[in-house]
Amino acid sequence: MTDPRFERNEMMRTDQNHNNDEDETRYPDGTVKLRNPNIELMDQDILYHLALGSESHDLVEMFGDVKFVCMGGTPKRMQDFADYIMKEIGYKLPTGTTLQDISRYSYRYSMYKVGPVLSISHGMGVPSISILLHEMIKLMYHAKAKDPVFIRIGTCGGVGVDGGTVVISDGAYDPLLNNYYEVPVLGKLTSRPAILDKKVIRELKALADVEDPYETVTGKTMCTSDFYEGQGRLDGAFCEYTETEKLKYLEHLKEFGIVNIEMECVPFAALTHHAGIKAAIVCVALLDRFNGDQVSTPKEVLNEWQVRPQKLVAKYIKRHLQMKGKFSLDGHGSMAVKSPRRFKLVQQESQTFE
Ligand SMILES: O=P(O)(O)O[C@@H]1C[C@H](O)[C@@H](CO)O1
Ligand SMILES: O=c1cc[nH]c(=O)[nH]1
Repeated sequence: MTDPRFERNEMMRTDQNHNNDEDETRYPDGTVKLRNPNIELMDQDILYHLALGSESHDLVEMFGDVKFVCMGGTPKRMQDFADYIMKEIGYKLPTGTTLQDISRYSYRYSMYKVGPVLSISHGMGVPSISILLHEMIKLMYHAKAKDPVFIRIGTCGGVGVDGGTVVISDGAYDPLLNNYYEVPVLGKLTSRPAILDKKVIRELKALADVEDPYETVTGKTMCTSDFYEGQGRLDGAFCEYTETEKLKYLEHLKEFGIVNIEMECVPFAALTHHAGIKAAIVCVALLDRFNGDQVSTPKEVLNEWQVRPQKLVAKYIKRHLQMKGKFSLDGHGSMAVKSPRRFKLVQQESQTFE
């Protein structure tokens, strides 16, 4: 017999499986169009959790040149990434200045801007990243940023992959192995497909160095709303299943193609896709969940592992700046074109991504 609660839920579901029509999410010049007609009618849009506003700040001047929005759980990781990408792309801050946390007065998220790169923390879990995504997508709209790419730089638990392995997600699944994001809106479940950009994934994979002393793999990622029971751990405050049941569950995930578990991929993939923004996720596994649950690797080793996704994403960013013939940046974020010969070479190299 059908469970009446299930029938009710089905009746109350709105599926948004439409293809992403570019007209709905892009202006002809590539700037981000919002799927919300209310915003342009508002006198001012306060991006409360970023401590920014469309009237209080000149968002076009501040963020109009953004091409890459990188997100990760912790403020420290994203500050480190900002410092790292600054060196990698040769960006120079104006003399006498240091990198500032642009969102420091929100006391929620930390955001750093290094020329065309934004590096911002998203906190832990679905609600935290979804609030940030709403505001970051609106920020890109207000700033008139053209074709920004969003990349999550994270950590995860491996499913059959060793600690230290870098995982590029090629699918985002919830714990019931659905690849859509379900969120109650006005009392109805709204369902949005969680889709990452295939081309960005391919490019990232192609940039992994075979000489690296660790593996970089692609695979499906599962998103949970809890670190302990939600991920089948035996070491939470509660546990009402056996180790055998846990291992059977992990085997089931592995057979489905899940290679890692984290807590943000589904809303990240779904909200970026709904906004017509290309997105990818690169995480480092902190352990293989078949071998345990506790994150017991020494801090120094974990710190080195966390740099691995950053290196790959930095390569991607550098490659794209080079493809545009833009890889010398001054403190104001303007980019100078290097020699035409170098530009030609880089263009040829980049064809391997097509
Ligand atoms: O980006 P991070 O490393 O924060 O992502 C994962 C998923 C959770 O937010 C958190 C749990 O430890 O790590
Ligand atoms: O096991 C892990 C490790 C990091 N993040 C998670 O969500 N799970």
